[in-house]
Amino acid sequence: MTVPRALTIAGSDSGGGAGIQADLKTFQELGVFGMTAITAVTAQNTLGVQGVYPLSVEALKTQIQSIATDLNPHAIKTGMLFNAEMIQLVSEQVREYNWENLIVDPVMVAKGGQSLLLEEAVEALITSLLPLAKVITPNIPEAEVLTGMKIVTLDHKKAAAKKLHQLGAQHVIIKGGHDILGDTVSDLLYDGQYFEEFTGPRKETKHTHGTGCTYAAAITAEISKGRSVSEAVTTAKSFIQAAIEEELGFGSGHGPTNHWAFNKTRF
Ligand SMILES: Nc1ncnc2c1ncn2[C@@H]1O[C@H](COP(=O)(O)OP(=O)(O)OP(=O)(O)O)[C@@H](O)[C@H]1O
Ligand SMILES: Cc1ncc(CO)c(N)n1
Repeated sequence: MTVPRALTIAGSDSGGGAGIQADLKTFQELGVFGMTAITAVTAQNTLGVQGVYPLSVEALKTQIQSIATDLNPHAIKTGMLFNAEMIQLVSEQVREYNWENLIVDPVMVAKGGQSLLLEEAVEALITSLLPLAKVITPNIPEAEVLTGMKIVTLDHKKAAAKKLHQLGAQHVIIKGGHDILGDTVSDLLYDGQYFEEFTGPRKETKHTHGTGCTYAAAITAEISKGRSVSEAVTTAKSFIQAAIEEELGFGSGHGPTNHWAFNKTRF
């Protein structure tokens, strides 16, 4: 039996709800062996980001090399990439190792508004990494920055998804967590031909730290098993829905989601 293996290239969240920590917990819950290449160490809790300490480009390069030359990940996810040099490096390595199952979560700011990507790095993300992505998973503000379009209606979302596809991403998912408030939350998937909506009930909660990381990690885990993008998003939506609904409730700010919830029948 081949053990599905996934690599996350992202930042460490000391609070455990987002970043590398959310990715590994999600991979594990979905039966996927997780590996990591860390871009930056952040000091974070539910109240915000207290510090950002990027690693050197050399340190990132060697981590990815170590994994690529021995462990053969079946899918690769990127999260917080912090600066243009790291984006450039990751793009070069993705091409060098012929990694086709690349899931790009274009992380820009934390829930509290602190920057996790330098402004000058946005262009590198668009020109170098986006064309290599099998899937890109922006939230609404990220899709607005990447496309320069204002997104309010479903038609706006569709137009932005088309633009991101034209820029080179094979599949685009515009997440609805930041949508104008309604009873439901819808994520829109575009594969260059068809649109598909993934909709669930909106939970009234402040405990949404790391929802985007967890969702993209679940998509990555399912793709590492050979699932189609549409199948992977279906499972990921159920995973994040359970993780938000069964809230853990700790921390005085935006608390983490519950990575056990999807499999709770096991415990
Ligand atoms: N209140 C909510 N209730 C139910 N589902 C939600 C809620 N908020 C977000 N989601 C879902 O969580 C997933 C992540 O969406 P969201 O737009 O919050 O990502 P994000 O802003 O990148 O998250 P973060 O920056 O905190 O990591 C999507 O599948 C979205 O539909
Ligand atoms: C390290 C890290 N990556 C991503 C996010 C976005 O949720 C975060 N808060 N921290």
